Amino acid sequence: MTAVDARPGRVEVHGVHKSFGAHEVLHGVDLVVEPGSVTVVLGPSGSGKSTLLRSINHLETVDRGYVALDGELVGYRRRGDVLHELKERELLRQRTRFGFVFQSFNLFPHLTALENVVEAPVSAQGRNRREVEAEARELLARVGLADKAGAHPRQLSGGQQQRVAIARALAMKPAVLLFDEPTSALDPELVGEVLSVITDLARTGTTMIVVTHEIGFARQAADRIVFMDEGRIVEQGTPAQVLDDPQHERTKAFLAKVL
Ligand SMILES: Nc1ncnc2c1ncn2[C@@H]1O[C@H](COP(=O)(O)OP(=O)(O)OP(=O)(O)O)[C@@H](O)[C@H]1O
Repeated sequence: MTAVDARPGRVEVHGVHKSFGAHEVLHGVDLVVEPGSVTVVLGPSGSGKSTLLRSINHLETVDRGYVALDGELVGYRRRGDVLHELKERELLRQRTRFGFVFQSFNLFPHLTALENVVEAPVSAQGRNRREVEAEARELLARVGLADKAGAHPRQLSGGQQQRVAIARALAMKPAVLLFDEPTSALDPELVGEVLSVITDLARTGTTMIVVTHEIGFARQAADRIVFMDEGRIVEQGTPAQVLDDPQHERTKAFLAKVL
């Protein structure tokens, strides 16, 4: 295995294969995400985008290849030439370096917005509750929800719930934020408010990998666009390169449908 770079928030995906049963979904994916950069993953339904994202923080165990974060293998420890899967506690510690924002916001219904944001840093990272609460209020303000700290999820719109979920992910001070179709469960009129929060974050130099079908967002926020098709990255580059001058037939066909 080659040595890996060790800058903060650098993700390296190397030769990753992943199958579900006999169905290989990722066929040897290589990807490097530089710290502070925003990578948007586009591609048709079923091309393996979510599986790639979930493989990056070891929600899926890959069959071959590896993922590294800041030079540290994700999900494994190396002893000599042998890889050992991390024990649950080590894996949880490592996973807190990734913030994950899902389609469905997955907030605890019995906790307020503030309590949802505070929960993980206190329980998983053992941080001081009062200190985390002060930070959580700032984060809620940052996503435009300063006045909703005491609200329960059922009192919030889908867009507001997703913004709480983003604040919750940020509260862990992750090295990398992963977004899996963060707006696809929202009513159309609520999509813009969530995308604008993510676009603002992108401008602050947060390392992000965003799986989305929102091409306008990709153009505005991405440093790099990665286009996946049938379990492979077939093309990647700047938004201008991939969206305005695609080279691969599959990218051209996909963009012709969605643009
Ligand atoms: N847990 C699983 N068990 C079995 N098959 C799975 C599982 N997760 C994903 N797949 C299959 O892997 C393939 C890729 O799925 P994936 O969700 O990664 O694609 P995607 O590009 O994110 O699609 P979409 O845009 O529709 O979300 C699909 O054929 C899907 O059915």
